[in-house]
Amino acid sequence: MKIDGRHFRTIWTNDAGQVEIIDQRWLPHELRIKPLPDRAAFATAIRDMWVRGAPLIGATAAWGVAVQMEHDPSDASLTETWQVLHETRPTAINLKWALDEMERLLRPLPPAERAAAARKRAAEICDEDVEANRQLGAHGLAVIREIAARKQGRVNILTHCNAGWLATVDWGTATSPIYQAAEEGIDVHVFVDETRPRNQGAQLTAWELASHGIPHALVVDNAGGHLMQHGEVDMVIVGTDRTTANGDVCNKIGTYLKALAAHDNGVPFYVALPSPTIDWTLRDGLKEIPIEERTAREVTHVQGRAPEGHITEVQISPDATGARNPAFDVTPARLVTGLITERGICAASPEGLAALFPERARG
Ligand SMILES: CSC[C@@H](O)[C@@H](O)C(=O)COP(=O)(O)O
Repeated sequence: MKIDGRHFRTIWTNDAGQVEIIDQRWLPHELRIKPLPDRAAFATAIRDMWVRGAPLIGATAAWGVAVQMEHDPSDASLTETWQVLHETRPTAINLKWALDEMERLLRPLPPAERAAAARKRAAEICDEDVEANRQLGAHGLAVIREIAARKQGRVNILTHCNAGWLATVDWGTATSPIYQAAEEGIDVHVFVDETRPRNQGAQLTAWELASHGIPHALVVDNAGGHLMQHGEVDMVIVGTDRTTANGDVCNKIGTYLKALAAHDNGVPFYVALPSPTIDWTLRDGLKEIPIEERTAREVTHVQGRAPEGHITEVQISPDATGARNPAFDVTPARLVTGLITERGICAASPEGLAALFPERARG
């Protein structure tokens, strides 16, 4: 998507072949581009959330393997790289998906051929993510179009966290239908949950939408239920870090509460995802998906721009107060109206997913 009119992806290779990313820790106030020269830099970038969002974590890991193969293409290096990158963040299944893709391709090859093959596949994984998100956006657009026609007016969409282009290679998941609706001339307006503790909504989603001229309003995380009770939300669209084969949806902490409020108020609750986000091995999201626990500091402190212009962090709780920081929660399939994928929209159920992905459901 665009920054100041110039097209960007979130990860790319520069003229010298080096991988570069947008370092998202400084948005919306500063656009910083960072090269990732070696495996350690890739691991840090994922763990410390210079890049984040399930599809982008996967794409970054794929490039991490490719760069490491240029330094050392041995079997031992391939094994160690899978492990080092896999342990960076536990919840988004796209990370394991991408590492498994690279492993499956590279392991049978002679080491001398691995670097070139890895580079090619990492670039393909990025392109595939862009195309899947473009396609799922077209399917989600049909839902927005239908609401707009029925309502004969502005469509109000609530979203949580950042499932925008910054969370993917391009387009975003939850935002792809929104961008495509706006392009088509539909009057869309987005309620952006701030998404404590790291405020991906306030810092990233709001920035993206502002850059593309999409009308939006930032709301505190607790406002969604109230807005729904007063008929101000026509639909919810969120992304996901891992969706099970039975349609349970794991996403940023607080998503479950939005799904409950949507259910109670008859507001459609959609989840947009490219298929690498489906974990076909799991059936019970609540029991089986590992939930990342992040540092308490993300809860006790908040980052923002000081009046003097520099980015700073302030403490909001007493010194003696500790915190818990589960980063994701699971929304049971029964609360999900539909899963918007690159192959179409399906029910959040084993049957719904199997109908769209018969080759995977059989496995
Ligand atoms: C298209 S992104 C879907 C999810 O990855 C997104 O909603 C989310 O929860 C991101 O969490 P983050 O902790 O910022 O990586």
